[in-house]
Amino acid sequence: MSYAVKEMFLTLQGEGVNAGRRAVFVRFAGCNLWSGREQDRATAVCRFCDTDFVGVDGLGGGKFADAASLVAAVAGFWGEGREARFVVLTGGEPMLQIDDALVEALHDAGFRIAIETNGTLPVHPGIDWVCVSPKAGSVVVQRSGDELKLVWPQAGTDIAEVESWDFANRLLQPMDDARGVANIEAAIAVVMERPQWRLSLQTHKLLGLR
Ligand SMILES: C[S@@+](CC[C@H](N)C(=O)[O-])C[C@H]1O[C@@H](n2cnc3c(N)ncnc32)[C@H](O)[C@@H]1O
Ligand SMILES: Nc1nc2[nH]cc(C(=O)O)c2c(=O)[nH]1
Ligand code: SF4
Ligand SMILES: [Mg+2]
Repeated sequence: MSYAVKEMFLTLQGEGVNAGRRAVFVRFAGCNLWSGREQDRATAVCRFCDTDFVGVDGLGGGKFADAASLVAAVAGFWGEGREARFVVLTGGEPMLQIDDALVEALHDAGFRIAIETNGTLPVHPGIDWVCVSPKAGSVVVQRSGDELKLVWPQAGTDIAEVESWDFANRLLQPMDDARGVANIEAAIAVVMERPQWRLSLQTHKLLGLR
């Protein structure tokens, strides 16, 4: 299979339990909860997305003919050394494109594989770190994993229901929108009420990293 990748870059994971970890990010093009076009945002299932995932024209992006060529690019961004190789597959919605061949080729190259997914598709069983970020109004089928990262506040989310899912870590991530610090305060208030949850900040934005 071929893969459509918006962009690829080496940075620190900015969010969640792995925040601060050196990682190659692969941002797949396309999502099943929003077209990515601004004129469709108001009617999309997911309306708060902070990311451009349309097309393959970003830095390090492109159309990759097969898993081998995509993994060669990932390894090129990582550079020398096989110690602690870590790749984050995101998007857009990465589960629209991830397949056996890609997971196998990344593992053969020595990478631990993390995913950032909206959970509407079952995650590939070979993935080593599963982060699910549920979206109100969607049906989440992937209800287990390493990390549940709920963007907050989200009208229409029943936090008690989401809390019952089988995740090793539960994080609330303040929504980055015009409400600014009010969303951070709202997330902190929930964490103070429900200690099963922790705060996740988008540290790459605070630091000016990609
Ligand atoms: C751009 S999404 C791509 C992966 C996948 N489609 C998903 O939604 O999990 C990556 C992460 O950014 C989060 N995110 C997107 N827009 C955000 C915003 N405005 N504020 C905070 N987090 C946001 C998502 O919930 C997800 O955890
Ligand atoms: N540094 C950095 N960390 C991230 N964690 C999740 C991201 C994403 O967009 O999926 C992201 C991102 O875009 N950049
Ligand atoms: S599901 Fe993820 S990529 Fe898709 S629009 Fe929402 S935040 Fe963006
Ligand atoms: Mg991001």
